[in-house]
Formats: sequence, C-alpha cells, structure tokens
Amino acid sequence: MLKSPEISALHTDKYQITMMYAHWKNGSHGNRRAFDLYFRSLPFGNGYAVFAGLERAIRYLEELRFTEEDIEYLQSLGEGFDPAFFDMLRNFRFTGDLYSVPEGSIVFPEEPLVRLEGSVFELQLIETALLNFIGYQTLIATKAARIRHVAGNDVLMEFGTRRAQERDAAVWGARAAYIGGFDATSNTFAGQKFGIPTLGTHAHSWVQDFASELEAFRAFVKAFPDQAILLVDTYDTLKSGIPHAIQVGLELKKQGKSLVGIRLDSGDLAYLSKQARKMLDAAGLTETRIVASSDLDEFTILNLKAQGAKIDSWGVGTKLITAYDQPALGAVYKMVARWENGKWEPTIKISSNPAKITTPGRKAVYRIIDNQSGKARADLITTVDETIDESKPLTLFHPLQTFKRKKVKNFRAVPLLKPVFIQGKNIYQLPSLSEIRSFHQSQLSLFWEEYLRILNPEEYPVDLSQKLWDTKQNLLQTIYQSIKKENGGS
Ligand SMILES: Nc1ncnc2c1ncn2[C@@H]1O[C@H](COP(=O)(O)OP(=O)(O)OP(=O)(O)O)[C@@H](O)[C@H]1O
Ligand SMILES: O=P(O)(O)OC[C@H]1O[C@H](OP(=O)(O)OP(=O)(O)O)[C@H](O)[C@@H]1O
Ligand SMILES: O=C(O)c1cccnc1
Repeated sequence: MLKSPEISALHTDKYQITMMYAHWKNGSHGNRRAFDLYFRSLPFGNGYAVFAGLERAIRYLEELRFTEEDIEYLQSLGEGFDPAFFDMLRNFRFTGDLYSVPEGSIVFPEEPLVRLEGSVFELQLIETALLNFIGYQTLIATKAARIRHVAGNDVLMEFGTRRAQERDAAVWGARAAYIGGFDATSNTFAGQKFGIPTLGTHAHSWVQDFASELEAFRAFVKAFPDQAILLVDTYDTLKSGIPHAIQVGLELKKQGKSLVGIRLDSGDLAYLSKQARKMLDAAGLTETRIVASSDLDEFTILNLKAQGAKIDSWGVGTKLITAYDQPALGAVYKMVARWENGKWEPTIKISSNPAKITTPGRKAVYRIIDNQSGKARADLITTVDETIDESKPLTLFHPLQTFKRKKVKNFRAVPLLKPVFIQGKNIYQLPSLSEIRSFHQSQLSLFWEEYLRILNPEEYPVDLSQKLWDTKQNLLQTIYQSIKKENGGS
C-alpha cells in the first residue's frame, strides 16, 4: 500500500498547475525539456555553500501523486478545467531523469546543483517544491558550516526548534545543521526521524519550580547522575548558580561521579565562563564542562573565543535555524534545453544584468583538482557531451572577464552530478546521514583556507568550457539578430 505522502502534489505554485493545463490543452504537455536548479550568489558572505535537501526531494518525487481530495480541490476552484485533465493528474507519476550533487557537497553560484530532464508537464509541477526544500536546507547547512568553522572541535548543539519558521523548518533544519557540522539537536523528533544524536540541559522553569535553586539542582542530578548539565543563570550566576552547581558537583563526587556541565544563558559569556572555570577548577571540578547559549552565531562565538572565553560547548538556536542574517538562498530553476526534431536545442533567458543571463544547454560540472596539492583549482561547467582530457593542459577563463585566464596541468576532473532518477526510477543509493556529514567534512579539505574563512573569503572560480561559452555567445547573437530583424533592423 502507498504510504501517505509526506508532501502534497499541491505543494506548488498555482501557475505551475495552470501552465500544466495550458500545455495539455495545447498538446505540448509531453514535450521533453531540461531544467537546471542553481543559486546566483552565496549566502552570509560565505565563500561556498553546503548542498542539502536531496533526501527530501527524492522522497517527494517518489511519492508524488494527486489524491482524489487534491483533484476535488482543483475542481472546486472553478477555473473551468476540462475534466479529462484530471485523468492526467490521476495518472501522474514522476517519470523524468534527475542528476544531483550529493548532499554535503561544497557548491558554488551558477553551477547546476540539480539537472532535470522530463516532460514539461512534470518539470513545471515540481519546480516550487524542489526550490523550497533545497533552498532552505542548503541555507541552513551553510550557516551551520560557518558556525562549525569558528567552533573548532567544540560540541555544537542545535537548539532552534522553538524559534524556527514552523515544524518542517525545525525538523529538516536540524538535519541540515547536522550535515553542516553540528553534533546534535535538541529536537527529539528529528532524532527519531533521522538518527541525529540528541542532547539537552534543562530550562529556567526547572529551577523556578523549586523552593530553592540548590534543591532544583539536587533533584535534577538525582534523576540524571551521569549526564546533568545545570543552568546557572536563573537568579545570579556568580553568587548563586555556580556556587550551587559546585555544591551539587562535590556531593556527586562523593558518590564517585562527576557533574557533566553547567550552562550559561545570559550576561557577559566571556567573563562569566572564565570566572566559572576558575571556580569549578578551584573546587576540583576540572572535568565539569561549560556550555553557553544566548543568541549565538558564528560572529559571537568567534568573538567569545578571541576574548578567551572558557566555553566547551555551544547551544545555537534562533540565528541558525532562521538563517537570521539571510533568510533565503534565492535558488532558481531555469529551462536550459528543449528536445525538438530529435535533438536537444539549448534555450536561454536574457537579462540586462549579464550575471543573470542563463547558461544554455544540458551541462556537466567538474571539480578540477590539482594532483600535486590535492586542492580544488576551479569548477568547470561543460556541455553534457564534452570529455575533459586530463593528459593535456586545460585553459580556464572567467566567464564574464574572459581575459582572466589560467592553464592547469597535472589535474583530475571529478564530475559532481550523479544520476538519481532515470526515467522516474530511483537508482541512487542515498548515503546514511552520518556518511553525508563525514562526506561534507572530507570535502572541506579539498579547498584552501582562503575560500573557507568566514569573513571576505576569496572567490572560488566557476568557469565555462570554451564549447559552452561559445554556445552561449552564439545563442545570444542569434536572438539579438532575430529581435533586430523583427524591429526592421533598428
Ligand atoms: N563577552 C561577550 N562578547 C560579545 N558578545 C557577548 C558576550 N557575552 C554575551 N554576548 C552576546 O550578547 C548578547 C546579549 O544579549 P542580551 O543583553 O539581550 O541578553 P542576555 O545577557 O542574554 O540577558 P537576558 O537573556 O536576560 O536578556 C547575546 O547575543 C550574547 O550571545
Ligand atoms: O538563544 P538561541 O540561540 O535562540 O537558543 C535557544 C534559546 O532557547 C532557550 O531560551 P528560552 O528563553 O526560550 O527558554 P529557557 O527558559 O529554557 O531559557 C535557551 O535557553 C536559549 O537561550
Ligand atoms: O537543552 C537545552 O538546554 C535547550 C534546548 C532548546 C532550547 N534551549 C535550550
């Protein structure tokens, strides 16, 4: 029996349905087309993005069906849809091809992250959902990677659910944060659903619930003698919270156990953590860890470290899960080729802004890796049918400022796009989430630190092959000439 779909087929923009209908009326619904999904600029001023969202996209495409309720709803809109259209929808299945970079990949603007081929009918329907899943998850994985970059080997806990933009953002955001380098989430549903480790401390309400802070700490430690982390800022961190935590820690010591940690959630976290460390150490509680939370992000963590804060573990909520400083990736999904008269014809979307002109045709993406240093030199977008001869020097040039050129020798060209669906059949062995997370970490070592720093990173080159660049220029010329002709040569 079919599982109830995780996402409705109606999770799309109305214009996709109206275009599907108009195509069907026009007899063009079966026309084969190719689309690319990509983004145009990097979020948060980062030097790279971390691709995420493929698992959800796969589940969606596998389960994509129009239920009778969906069809009744569309009928109720009174748009005058021909009833035979609904039979098309009843039989709808995703039958296209989808190639994608794996989750956890380091990716850059302008390169296709997902390439799709299929009927225009199906490729229009799925645009909105794919952008929705991949845009959001890539954004959160990227934000998480920035936070991991500054946190070094400290423990990072994702605490954002209560501040997230509703349930899906919390749950899939927790997964994306894990891919980007977080160690755990506080969301137990995300833990159950994806196998992400779960961690947590306790709230202020636990302390407020008792007649005294000391009593509250004792009761918590009694329930969790091996894993209690005590929140010390409910009344007065230095005069009450830490001394009470130390008292309970010493009581635990007598039982041969130790207090796992304390959490600071307000005030000057650098000063308080240094004081806390001194007080804990002076009491012999050197193994007790210090956890901090309170509106943290990569900048506050970096700054706290620069101030010598003695913090071992960080709980990050709002600013991670809401992608606070840049709430959208701005991913796009553009038609790049039409199957006409037995061959693929590249198509283009022109803009007055040269950076917004699409790159036509079905494409492949290669990461050019220098064999000597083991580091990535550039990503190269080619036409889908090109081969790269690794035995010959390769000339790379900037796609807009073409005079910027370099020759690469002794390199390997690693293709980034992997087949996921072929004719609607899922042929992709989705790695486990921990494999995806490790894959992401391993990919970072391919890049020089200049591209990875969080402030003003160097721009990593994403270039077009000569053949692809020529295709684009020729198509632009053809279109401009035909417009000129239509306007009587003016
Ligand atoms: N030493 C520090 N240097 C830089 N930023 C800090 C330092 N200590 C704390 N912060 C950050 O400063 C902000 C403090 O926020 P704010 O003053 O609103 O609240 P608070 O101290 O947490 O108190 P409360 O939660 O009771 O309002 C937080 O984002 C926190 O991460
Ligand atoms: O600051 P964020 O990065 O968003 O991290 C999540 C916040 O959520 C909790 O506070 P809240 O006041 O909701 O509950 P509490 O009573 O448990 O502190 C926690 O103490 C963190 O401060
Ligand atoms: O476990 C915690 O300390 C926690 C969890 C969610 C939000 N704030 C704190």
